[in-house]
Amino acid sequence: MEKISVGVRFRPLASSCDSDSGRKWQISDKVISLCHLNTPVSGLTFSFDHVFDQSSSNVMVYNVLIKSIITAAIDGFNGTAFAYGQTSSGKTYTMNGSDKDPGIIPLAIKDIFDTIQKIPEREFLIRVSYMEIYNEEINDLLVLESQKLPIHESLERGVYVAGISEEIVSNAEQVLQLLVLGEANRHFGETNMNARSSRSHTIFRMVIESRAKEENSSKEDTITDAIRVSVLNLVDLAGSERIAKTGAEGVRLKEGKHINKSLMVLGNVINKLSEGGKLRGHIPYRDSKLTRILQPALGGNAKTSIICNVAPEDVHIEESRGTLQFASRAKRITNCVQVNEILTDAALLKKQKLEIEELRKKLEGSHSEVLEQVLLKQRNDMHKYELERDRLAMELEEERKARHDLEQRIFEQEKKIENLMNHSMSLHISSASTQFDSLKTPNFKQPSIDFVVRRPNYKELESSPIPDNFAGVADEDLWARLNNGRITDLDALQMTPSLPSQLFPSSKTSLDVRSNEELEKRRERLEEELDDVRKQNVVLTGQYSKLEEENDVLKEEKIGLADDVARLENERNQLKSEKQGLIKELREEKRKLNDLRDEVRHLIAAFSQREVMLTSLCTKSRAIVENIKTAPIAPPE
Ligand SMILES: Nc1ncnc2c1ncn2[C@@H]1O[C@H](COP(=O)(O)OP(=O)(O)OP(=O)(O)O)[C@@H](O)[C@H]1O
Repeated sequence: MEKISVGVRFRPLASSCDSDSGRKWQISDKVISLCHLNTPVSGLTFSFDHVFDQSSSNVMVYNVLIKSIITAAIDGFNGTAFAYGQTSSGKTYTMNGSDKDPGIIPLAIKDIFDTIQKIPEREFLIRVSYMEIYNEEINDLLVLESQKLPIHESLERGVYVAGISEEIVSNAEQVLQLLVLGEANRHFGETNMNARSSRSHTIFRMVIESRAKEENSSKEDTITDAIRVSVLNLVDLAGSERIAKTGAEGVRLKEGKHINKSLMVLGNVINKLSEGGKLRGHIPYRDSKLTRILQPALGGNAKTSIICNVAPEDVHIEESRGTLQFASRAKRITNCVQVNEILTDAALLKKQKLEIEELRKKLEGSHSEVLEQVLLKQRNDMHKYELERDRLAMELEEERKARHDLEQRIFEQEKKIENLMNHSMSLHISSASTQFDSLKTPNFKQPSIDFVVRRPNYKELESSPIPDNFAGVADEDLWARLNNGRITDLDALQMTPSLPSQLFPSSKTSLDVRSNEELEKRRERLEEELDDVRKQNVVLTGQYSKLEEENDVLKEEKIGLADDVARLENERNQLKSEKQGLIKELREEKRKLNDLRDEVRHLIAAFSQREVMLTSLCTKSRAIVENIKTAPIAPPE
């Protein structure tokens, strides 16, 4: 638990305002008092841990209130800093600053990048978003098209703005450029109180993710396996304003109403949170978008600093008093801050192991032997599953490799077959052309190299050597060669009708056919091999999916085990509280026993006194009796 840290900052007096009522705020160390003619007005004295007078710079405010939040954000803790105060009190000046006096946001940006430079053992990923809440609607300040964005809530992410753009950044200059872009898109307007008044609340957000670099992560260290994610919000609120004072009309009036309403809800939330635990009741976070987005910063998991800006002029005394009361309540709020770590599977397992070990230690000396045994069993099971999981992971990896090799082999075989086919085709073409050259019939038409005839109705001879996969498409030349040099029914070849059938006498033909047959055999062999490989592949695929299924089952079992551990933890806590109850009762009994002992002691003492009294009484009585006995009895007269 950690208190929200609150500081109050007075801006310099505006040159146009002179106080003549004799009232003014006086600052003495950490105490602020409203004085009238130098005498404190009763009930208007406030004290704070951090008070900044008119002469303080933004760097001073940053160093005292914000720097620690930035360092913590880099270490994985959520952080929020916001400026609160009436209009023209210096909120935007504090957050953004000027060229000479850079504000909280530029100082934080620079600090973040300077700091992560000094942590070489971790790698960082930083994302930036910038949004405004204008008239109760959320707009993206970095992407103008993204307007009126909704707020969603999920178990994993908590409350978040859906659809907001996030820029991944790697240096301070990049972020400062985004800041300038966002500033240009933000709603400002002129009012009676401020020539450049913020008409919206703005939230500049940096999400800082980090994890240990590979070479630094030790297998035994759970923390190094975890990814830390923290959200840093730097918020410039719009200022509350009295409509009568600002004289706002039209658009300004509408804006002013929205601003005041959301600030009122913020005030209500702060009021509720500042009340003690049981008095709190319902906290109205949901009554405004501002409080919904800032929920983690107000009583949640975040380190939070609030800078309450005050306008020192006499004319603003009422508003300043409101701001100081807000600050007094805010400083009572406590947040529950913890580092945000996302655990990888390995880290989760290690963490569970450690937790079980811790539970076991805690249970030592307790009467819960049964529980301890169960825990032991759980631990063994966990270990077993862990081993099984590792084994399966290894097997899976091997299968993957084997499958990959197989695919590679199939690919190579297919390539070989393709090459062979191409080679065989080119052989046929060249030998056919040689044959036809020797034929030299005057009517014979020279076939072109890629002359292909389709014969869908052609019935193949039983002895036809045309491979099946030619699918009825054959080069005429090839056909001639494959039919042992005979041309049969080749009317489609447009040869002279006088030569329906011709024997090719060339000895080269039989050689070619032989080589063709060899090629054919080789191709068939390769195809057989290919089939085998395919079959193997099917088997391996089956095994692979089975292993994956087993892996899924193990994962489920792991989740079940984690549930068991949580349940056991609950039981342990219950037992602990029962034990504490019993110890309390025992103490009570002991106290009663001691009381009784005291009473008995008193009674014994009283009895002894009585005994002494009685004994002396008895002695006296005896003496009297003895006296009476020994005394001479006077004869009656
Ligand atoms: N500490 C300071 N030093 C010098 N000038 C300041 C300081 N604080 C505020 N100012 C000046 O006072 C004026 C009002 O300040 P600013 O705009 O920051 O107020 P604001 O609270 O953001 O107002 P609004 O809510 O209307 O946006 C500006 O001109 C600003 O430059």
